[in-house]
Amino acid sequence: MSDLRPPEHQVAGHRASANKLGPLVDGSGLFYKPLQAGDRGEHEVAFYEAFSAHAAVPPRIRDTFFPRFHGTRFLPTKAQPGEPHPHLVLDDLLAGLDAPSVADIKIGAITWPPGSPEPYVAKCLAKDRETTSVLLGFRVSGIRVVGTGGAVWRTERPEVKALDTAGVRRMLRRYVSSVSGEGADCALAAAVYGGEGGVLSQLRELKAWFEEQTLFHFYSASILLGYDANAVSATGGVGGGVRVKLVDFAHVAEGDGVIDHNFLGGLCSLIKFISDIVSETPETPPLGPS
Ligand SMILES: O=P(O)(O)O[C@@H]1[C@@H](OP(=O)(O)O)[C@H](OP(=O)(O)O)[C@H](O)[C@H](OP(=O)(O)O)[C@H]1OP(=O)(O)O
Ligand SMILES: Nc1ncnc2c1ncn2[C@@H]1O[C@H](COP(=O)(O)OP(=O)(O)O)[C@@H](O)[C@H]1O
Repeated sequence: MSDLRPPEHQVAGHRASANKLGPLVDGSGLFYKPLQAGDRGEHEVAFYEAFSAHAAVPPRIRDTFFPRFHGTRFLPTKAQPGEPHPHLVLDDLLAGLDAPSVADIKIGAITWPPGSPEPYVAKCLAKDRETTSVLLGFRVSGIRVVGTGGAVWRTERPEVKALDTAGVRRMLRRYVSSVSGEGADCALAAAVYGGEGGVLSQLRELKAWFEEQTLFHFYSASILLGYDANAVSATGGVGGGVRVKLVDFAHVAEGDGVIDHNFLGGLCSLIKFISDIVSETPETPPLGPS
């Protein structure tokens, strides 16, 4: 427990600091997310409890695309000395990856659940319009790429907030590029995005579920992509697999028998962007960073 620290690979969301709560890890394979203020934290716990036990959620979907939920735990934090704070205990989705390249993509043209207070709706709508959410049905919230020689390239908040359509395409290309700096050779596109078990095939499996499921509406949730940049082989495979997961359930609403067209639309749009990158990229054997 003394080893608690902010995750090195966090790419978006609230970050832990001397005066702010944020997620923590301790190297045990678990990820601790502080319960957020107001009813949000309790809402996220309630989602995980309902989702984990729901008989209508296919086990394959739950196990493949969602972090496992291990209950809640009070933990000490730097932001609130002497006042342990409750945290969701989740699987660390990047555990076991030597050099995680990570992308957080917030799905949906609308990021607030029905019934939200007007000031919150206004705040979210402004962000959805300023970013690509309204136009594309998703926005890139943050990316971290480990390149040749282990150099880490990552986005800064103001930069991702200002991305337009071309910028989003550039980021999705950069995520599968092995060069350092701003360039994008897409050398890893076939291995990470394409092929059996790649991002595209997983997103299509997730989409098939979203075409059916009417249990939950995932407002403001993100798709988290992860792969080990040190494990992309010359034959095109990725050791440890490519991870495609959903995170951030503070704004999930009841589905009430209606499909989540907001999430589904964004997912289709993301699939199209990624499949365009794969088809435009010649299948050259990737060289992982060394
Ligand atoms: O608190 P803020 O204003 O920094 O906004 C958070 C966003 O940071 P931003 O400044 O847009 O990069 C933050 O955005 P990122 O995840 O960093 O893209 C989230 O949208 C967060 O919402 P929630 O945790 O999903 O409810 C946002 O929190 P809420 O708007 O839900 O409070
Ligand atoms: N279970 C997890 N395992 C590993 N990293 C995670 C996990 N959940 C979230 N993250 C990381 O933390 C970031 C913020 O998580 P999120 O749940 O969206 O928090 P917030 O509600 O503050 O936006 C994500 O972009 C990702 O980098």
